[in-house]
Amino acid sequence: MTAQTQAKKSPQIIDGKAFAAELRQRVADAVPAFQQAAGRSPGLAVVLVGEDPASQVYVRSKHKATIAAGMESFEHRLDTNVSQDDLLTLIDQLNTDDAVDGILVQLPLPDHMDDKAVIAAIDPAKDVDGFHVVNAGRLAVGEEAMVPCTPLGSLMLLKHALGDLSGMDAVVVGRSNIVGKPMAQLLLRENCTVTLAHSRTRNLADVVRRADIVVAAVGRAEMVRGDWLKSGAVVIDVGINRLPPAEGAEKGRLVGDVATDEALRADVAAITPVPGGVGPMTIACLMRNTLVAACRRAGLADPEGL
Ligand SMILES: NC(=O)C1=CN([C@@H]2O[C@H](COP(=O)(O)OP(=O)(O)OC[C@H]3O[C@@H](n4cnc5c(N)ncnc54)[C@H](OP(=O)(O)O)[C@@H]3O)[C@@H](O)[C@H]2O)C=CC1
Ligand SMILES: Nc1nc(=O)c2c([nH]1)NC[C@@H]1CN(c3ccc(C(=O)N[C@@H](CCC(=O)O)C(=O)O)cc3)C=[N+]21
Ligand SMILES: [Mg+2]
Repeated sequence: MTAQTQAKKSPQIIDGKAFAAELRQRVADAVPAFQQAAGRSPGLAVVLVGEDPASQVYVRSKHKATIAAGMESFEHRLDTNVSQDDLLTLIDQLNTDDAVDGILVQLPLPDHMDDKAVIAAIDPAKDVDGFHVVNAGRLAVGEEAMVPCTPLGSLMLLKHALGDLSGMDAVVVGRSNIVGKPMAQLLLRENCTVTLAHSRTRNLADVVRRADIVVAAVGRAEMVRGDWLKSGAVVIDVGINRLPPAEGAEKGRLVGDVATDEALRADVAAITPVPGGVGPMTIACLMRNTLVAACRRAGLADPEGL
C-alpha cells in the first residue's frame, strides 16, 4: 500500500440500523419511569387505510417496535373504500382517548381522501409524525414542536458523524412537507447555511457540489451521482426506491436517491446506506416522539437523552 492510500481515510458507512437500535433501547429504558409517574403505558395508534403492501410492511414494523419499547400499540385497519368522514370520526375518538398519546395515519391515503384535511383533524399534541400545520409552524418559529421522524433521525445521524454543524453548508434536495422542508428547518436551527433544492433548481449538480452536508429526499433512484459530491462531504440518503425485479426474481433491489458506490469512490467522509440508514431511524424516532408526547400530555418533563 502506498503512503497516499494509507493516509486516505476510508469513508464511514453510517450504521443507521445500529444507531436506531440504541435509540429504541434508550426509549424502552425510559418507559418504566413514565409508567411509575403516569400510572399507565405510553400508547401509539396507527391507522392504515387500504392494502398497500409497502404500507403494510411499515405498519407491522411500527407495531413490533412499539411493543418492544414497552408501549401500547393500537392498530386500526380500514377498508380502502372507507369514507373520509368515517376516518375523521375515528381520529376524533383517538383524540379523546386518554390511553392514546400518539396518532399516526399512514400515508399515502387513497385518492378520494384529502391528506391535508385528515392531518388537520389530529390533535397537535398527539401528532407524533409532526405533520400538523401547528407543529410545522412551531418548528419554523423555534417553539417546542413534535418534529417529523425522518428529518429528526437524519439530524441525529449527522450530529453523530460531525458533532457541531454550525456554519456548515447544507444542501437538501427535495422540498416535501414531510421530509425536505422540516429537514431544512432543523439544519437552520443547527446554524447551517441551508439551500433547499427541488425540481426547478438550476445546475443542481453544481449546487450540491458546494455542500458539506447533502440530504437527498427526492424519490429518484440513484439520482445524485458521485461527481456531484465534494470530497469530505457527509451524505444522508433518505430515498427508498424499489428497482424493477431482475429476470426471475420476485422483488427488485432497494436503492436510495444517491449512487452509493460512486459516492464512496468520490471520497465522501460518511454516507448512510439504503437499506439500513435513515429508514430504521424513522421508526426509532417515532418511538421517541410517542414517549415525548406521552410525557408532555401527562405534564411530566421530557425524557432526558432522547
Ligand atoms: N427513509 C424514510 O424513512 C423515508 C423515506 N422516504 C423516501 O424519501 C424520498 C422522498 O420522499 P418525499 O419527500 O415524500 O417525496 P415527494 O415526492 O413528496 O417530494 C419529492 C421532492 O423531490 C423533488 N424532485 C423531484 N424530482 C427532482 C429532480 N429531478 N431534481 C430535483 N428535485 C426533484 C420534488 O420537487 P418539486 O417540489 O419541485 O416537485 C419534491 O420536492 C422517497 O424516495 C421516499 O420513499 C420518505 C419518507 C420516509
Ligand atoms: N404517516 C406516515 N408517517 C411516516 O413516517 C411514513 C408514512 N406515513 N408513509 C410512508 C413513509 C415511509 N416511511 C418509512 C419508514 C421506515 C422505513 C424503513 O425502515 N426502511 C428499511 C427497509 C424496509 C424495506 O426493506 O422495505 C430501511 O431503510 O432499512 C422506510 C420508510 C415512513 N413513512
Ligand atoms: Mg390523496
